[in-house]
Amino acid sequence: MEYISTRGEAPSLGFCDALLAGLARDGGLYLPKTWPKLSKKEIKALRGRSYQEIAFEVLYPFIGDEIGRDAFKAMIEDAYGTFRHPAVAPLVQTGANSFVLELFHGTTLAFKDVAMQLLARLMDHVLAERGERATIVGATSGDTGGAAIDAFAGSERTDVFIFFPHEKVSPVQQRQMTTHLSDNVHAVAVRGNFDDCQNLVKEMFNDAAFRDRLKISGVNSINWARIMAQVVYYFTAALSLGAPDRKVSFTVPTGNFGDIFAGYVAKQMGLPIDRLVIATNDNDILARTLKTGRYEMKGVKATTSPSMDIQISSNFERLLFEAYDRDPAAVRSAMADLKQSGAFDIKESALKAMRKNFRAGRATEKQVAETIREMLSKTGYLIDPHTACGVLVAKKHEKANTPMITLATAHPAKFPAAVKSACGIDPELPPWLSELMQMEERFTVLDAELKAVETFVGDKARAR
Ligand SMILES: Cc1ncc(COP(=O)(O)O)c(C=O)c1O
Ligand SMILES: N[C@@H](CCOP(=O)(O)O)C(=O)O
Repeated sequence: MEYISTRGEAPSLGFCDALLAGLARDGGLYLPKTWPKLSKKEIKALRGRSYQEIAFEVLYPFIGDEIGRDAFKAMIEDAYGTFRHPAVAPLVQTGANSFVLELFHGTTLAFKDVAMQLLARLMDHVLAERGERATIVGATSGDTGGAAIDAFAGSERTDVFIFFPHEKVSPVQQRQMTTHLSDNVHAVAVRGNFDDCQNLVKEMFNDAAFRDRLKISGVNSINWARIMAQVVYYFTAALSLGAPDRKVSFTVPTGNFGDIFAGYVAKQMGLPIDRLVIATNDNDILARTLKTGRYEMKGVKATTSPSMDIQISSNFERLLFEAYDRDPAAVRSAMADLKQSGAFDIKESALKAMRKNFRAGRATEKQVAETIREMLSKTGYLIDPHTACGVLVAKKHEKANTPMITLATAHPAKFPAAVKSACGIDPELPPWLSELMQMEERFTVLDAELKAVETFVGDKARAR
């Protein structure tokens, strides 16, 4: 499989090189040159099979023969062996035609574990085969960081630096990043917001000398392998509700557009998905864009779903590339406008292509709290604020006879204050995290300045 950049000015790469590259050298994002397809018959044959078996069949076409089948199967078994639910991502029915896909049974209680556990094993495998080390830099609004630190802690071949917005993540999220003792992981609180953290990470990638010296790699969803691993649960969920003989719809709480883009990929591969619904919180840049055709930054507001407090939505670039019929010049021009003026306009034909695949809606803070309360009183099921954004928006896009699946992206215990204030229940952390809030923290606070950040990383990283 060949991977190309959305900006068309970086060399195309094979899977393993794209995996280690993270961001393309022209600032773009890698994606496959063509979408691998599964026929209806092939999809049907996945029915009744385990998450791990489906993962192999869905993901191996993206890897080609760069990694042996048995080695990849072993990575999948190992990665999903860390999950606390035998189904990995179970479906829960919450209404006549409504379902919630629980993606929080991994070690750090958010959907990020699904991809990160596999990504860590893939990277270690490729680095070991090549006898190399890497310096991983990542930005987080709360969940990617914990998942990455957990998945890579103790890895012999990587040093991991995670940048999170100082005082803007939940206490549980922060401690999942700051209480690890492994020498190869570093949590850094940045005086700024998530977009500042993400910009710093992209600037480190774009500093060619720094990137080459420290062998910089990334674990955010700019890395194609993150998106790829997230495609699997669209298949498992749809299959258990009758696909490919029946269409299903998905609503996805969205920030960086990675998770929902994985749904788009599943659809390109042949999974019969009817609606893909983007759910945002008050930071509704994606919902506004779909409505108006103008992507326009207006500042970020802190909400009870902090992981979605994002306005530079990285993977929207992958969608732009697709919507412009894979014209990299159109993507370059949009990204240049965004950098220069904080906005860009989408051509009518591209907007039409986007609207064909996606719908969108927003949940206000008041609606998020009401949705948590209502779900609990009607079904006895407790949801976190991110999932609540999804559940609220899903309701507006449900269609008779088509199951609507909302992705439950985090466990309610990650956001106890918001959940308690909404419904009075203080969700408990699972037993393996029961000591988390008493453990000693270890992190560094830095200004949102490239020089300070590069100096910090340069002093601590061991890859040369
Ligand atoms: C709990 C939770 N829900 C939803 C999202 C949004 O996912 P994405 O950024 O892939 O759109 C995130 C962070 O990314 C998250 O941590
Ligand atoms: N919400 C994310 C933000 C980073 O997203 P990613 O999917 O690009 O890693 C988080 O929780 O960190």
